[in-house]
Amino acid sequence: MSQTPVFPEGFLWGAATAAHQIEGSPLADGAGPSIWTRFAHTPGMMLNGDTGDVACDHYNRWREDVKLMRELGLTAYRFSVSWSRILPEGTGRVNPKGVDFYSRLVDALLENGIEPLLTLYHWDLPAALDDRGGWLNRDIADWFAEYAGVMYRALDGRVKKWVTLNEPWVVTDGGYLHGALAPGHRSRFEAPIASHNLMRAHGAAVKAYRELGKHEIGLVVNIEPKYPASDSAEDQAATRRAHAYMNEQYLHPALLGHYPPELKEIFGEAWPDWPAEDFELIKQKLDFVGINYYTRNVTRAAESYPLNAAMVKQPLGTYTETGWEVFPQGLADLLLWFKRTYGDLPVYITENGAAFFDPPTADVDPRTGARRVRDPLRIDYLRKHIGAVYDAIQAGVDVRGYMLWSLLDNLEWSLGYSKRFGMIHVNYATQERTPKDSARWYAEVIRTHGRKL
Ligand SMILES: OC[C@H]1NNC[C@@H](O)[C@@H]1O
Ligand SMILES: [Ca+2]
Repeated sequence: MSQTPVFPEGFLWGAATAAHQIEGSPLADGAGPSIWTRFAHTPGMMLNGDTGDVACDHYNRWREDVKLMRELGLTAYRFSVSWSRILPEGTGRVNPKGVDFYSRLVDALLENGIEPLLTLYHWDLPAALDDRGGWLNRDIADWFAEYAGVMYRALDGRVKKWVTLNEPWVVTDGGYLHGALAPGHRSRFEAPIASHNLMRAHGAAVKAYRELGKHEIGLVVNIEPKYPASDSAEDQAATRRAHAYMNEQYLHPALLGHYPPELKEIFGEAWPDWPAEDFELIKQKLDFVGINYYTRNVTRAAESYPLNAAMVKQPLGTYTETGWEVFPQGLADLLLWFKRTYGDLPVYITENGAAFFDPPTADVDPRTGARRVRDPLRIDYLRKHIGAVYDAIQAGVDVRGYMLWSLLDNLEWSLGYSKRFGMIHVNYATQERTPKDSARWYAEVIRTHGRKL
C-alpha cells in the first residue's frame, strides 16, 4: 500500500538563483550595466575583488544547468531577470536579445516539466536609473511597472508565478543604510525613502499585472524571527523594534496598507509623513507571498544604529559559514506568525539553505573518476528545515512549495565566491558542476514527495 505523501498534492520542490549571482556576461548581447556591475568594479567593495563578470557562466551554460535540474527531479525553479538586459537604459528601448535569453530558458524549463517562478527584481538595478536617483526617485514606480509590462507581455502564460521584488529589506538596509551592497549609500534619511519607493514600485507592478497578466503574482521577503534575550523591558522593546524593522516593514504596507508604528520610533526625524494615496498603490491583492528564511536572531537592547538592538550569539548554537545560527524551529515559528498576522494567503519558501565549508574542487574517485562533494552539514540543515515546513503545514499554514537556496554555488554579493550555498558545486576555474551529496539527498526527498526526509 503506497504511503500517503506527507506534503500536500502539488507541493513544488525547487531551487532558487538570481541573475547577477550566476549568469556572468553582464554586458553581453546589448545588455546595459547594472549597479552591481558598477559596485563590483569599485575597488574595495567586493571580497577578494570578486565580480559577477563570469560567475557560473550560466548565461552560456543554461542548457546544461536545466539538464541538471531535470536529473534532480526539480518541479520548479526560481530565477530572476536582469532588468538591464531587457531595458539597457532602464526605460524606453527594449533589447530583444535580452528578452530572448529568458524566453529560451523558460521554454527549456517547461520542456523539462519544471515550473518557472520569475523574480523581476533581485537587486541588479540598471545603472542608468541609479544615475536618475534609482530607488530614491518616486518615478521608479513607473519605470518598474514599464519593465514589468515588457516581461508580462513576453512571458505570461509560460510563466504563471511572478514575483515583483526579492527582499526589499536587504536592498534598503544593505544598499542605502549601511552601504555594504550596491549602490553603497549610508543614510538614515535615504533608507526609508528607498523602502517606500520599492513598495510603491511593487504595487505599480502588481497593478500592471492585473491589467496584463492572467496568472499569479507575489512579493518575496526575508524574514528573521527575533527572540528576546531576556524578559527585561529593554530587551523586549529592542526585539519589537528589530521585528518591525526587518519582518513587518514590507509585509505591513503590502498586505495591511500601513507601516508598523515602530518605524517612526526607529527613524525619528528621518521618517517622512507618507501621503495616504501611496498606500492605496502599495496595498494590492497578492496571490502568494514568498518567504526567505535562513536563521533567527536572539535580540537584546544595545547602543546600535539605528535599531538600538544587537544579536546575542548562542553559546550552544551551531553556526554556518555566514555566521548564521542553525535554528529550524524559527522557520516553523515564523510561518505561524505569518498566518496569525496576515491570514491565509498561500506561502512559498522561496529561499532556504546554508553555506558550510565546501572545497574549491570536488573529490575524484581514483577508480571511477567520478566527482563527489560530501556536505553532511548541509543535508542536516535542509532535513531539519524541510521538517519545520512540514510541521507548519500540519499546523495549518498554507505552504505551497520549497525553493532551496541555491541550485549552484554562486556570487554571494560583496562576499564574492567565498561562501558556497549551492547543492551543486561549481569549480570556478573549470566551470565544472558537481552535484553535492545534498543534491542526491534532495532528489530522493522530491522523488518520495517528502516521505524520505
Ligand atoms: O545570503 C544568501 C541569499 N539570501 N537571499 C538573497 C540571495 O541573493 C542571497 O544569496
Ligand atoms: Ca549613487
